[in-house]
Amino acid sequence: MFLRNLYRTSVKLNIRNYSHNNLLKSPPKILITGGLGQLGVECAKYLRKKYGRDNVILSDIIKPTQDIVNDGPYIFVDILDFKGLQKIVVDHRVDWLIHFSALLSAIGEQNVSLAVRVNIEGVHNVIELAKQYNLRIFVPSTIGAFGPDSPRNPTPNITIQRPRTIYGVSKVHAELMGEYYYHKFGLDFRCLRFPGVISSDPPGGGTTDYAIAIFHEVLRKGHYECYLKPDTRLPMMHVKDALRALSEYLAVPNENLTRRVYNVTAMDFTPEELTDKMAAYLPELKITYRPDSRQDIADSWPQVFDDSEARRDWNWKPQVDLDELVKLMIKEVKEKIIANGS
Ligand SMILES: NC(=O)c1ccc[n+]([C@@H]2O[C@H](COP(=O)([O-])OP(=O)(O)OC[C@H]3O[C@@H](n4cnc5c(N)ncnc54)[C@H](O)[C@@H]3O)[C@@H](O)[C@H]2O)c1
Ligand SMILES: C[C@@H](O)[C@H](N)C(=O)O
Repeated sequence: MFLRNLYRTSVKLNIRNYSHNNLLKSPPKILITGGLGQLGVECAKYLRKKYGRDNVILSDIIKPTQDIVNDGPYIFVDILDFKGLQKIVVDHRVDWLIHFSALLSAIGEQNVSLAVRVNIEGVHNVIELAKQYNLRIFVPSTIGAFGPDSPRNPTPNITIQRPRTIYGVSKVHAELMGEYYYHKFGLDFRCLRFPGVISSDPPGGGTTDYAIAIFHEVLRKGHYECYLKPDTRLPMMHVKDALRALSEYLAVPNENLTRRVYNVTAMDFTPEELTDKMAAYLPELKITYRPDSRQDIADSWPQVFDDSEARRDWNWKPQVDLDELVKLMIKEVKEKIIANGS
């Protein structure tokens, strides 16, 4: 009896939300979890311009700055609190969920049990939530979802994965859970595998962070000690392209998609190649190299990422190349340093 009622409610919910999501006349109401990290804050700014300030709700477990509070709705919610998440979705009539809560690759290796909880249990919660309320759900994956057995140059959309970090393992799990829920329940799961995303905001503890830290350190002190070897090639993307990819992909009609998980990228470079480009603006810069445990992670990741399937299916095309990225980062990091007074 209970099961029959549950089934009826779920069918009713699905029918109501199916038509709701497919005939949306007003902008979607979007919830971003883990929203105070490197991507979330910028993502909220980007989507608020497109869908309206109050239609994008940021959430996280950290105390927001006054600027964040002034910019639009912010709600505390722990990704491990399923009921808390349910309440937000119901109270705010959420349509789309963007799930950013995670421990990144380097920090995840330092706290594996927390990474398992946040990255794996957190994904279980949001996927189940999205199924229950028929939300369109975006979960980012990463170049870190590949491992030493994967072809590295280039790394195609479908290939051997078998990552060696808990971060990578949790991302493969997220990709497979999302695809399973899509096939089994028709969940509108969408996932992009991002390369290292570069912005002037502080990164969350990843392996690609050097490509952000180098700008901050060189502009402040003239010197940077890099934890990767000079010839370590990794795929990268400026945050402008990452958010445009996310926003464009979320808006693509389901019938145009041949996959739920797509590689996207914009460029690839080594620390040495990045430094050479920076030297054109900052000829005095000094870079030294002292590889640490992040080198092993980088050595297991793609060097060149093949995003031809995203280009084919929904016309993905990056706009920011390495020259433009260096120009943008020098300008943006300088502005941040001046604004923060240090
Ligand atoms: N930044 C990149 O280069 C990059 C590349 C590929 C994929 N991604 C993915 O994009 C997403 C966002 O990345 P980011 O760089 O903004 O990460 P980040 O580390 O800067 O932000 C993650 C956020 O998750 C929050 N969080 C941690 N535990 C939580 C919990 N229990 N409940 C709720 N929130 C919690 C943190 O407070 C933080 O604000 C992640 O899933 C990451 O794997 C990022
Ligand atoms: C690549 C990405 O997933 C993240 N910046 C990390 O290095 O962990």
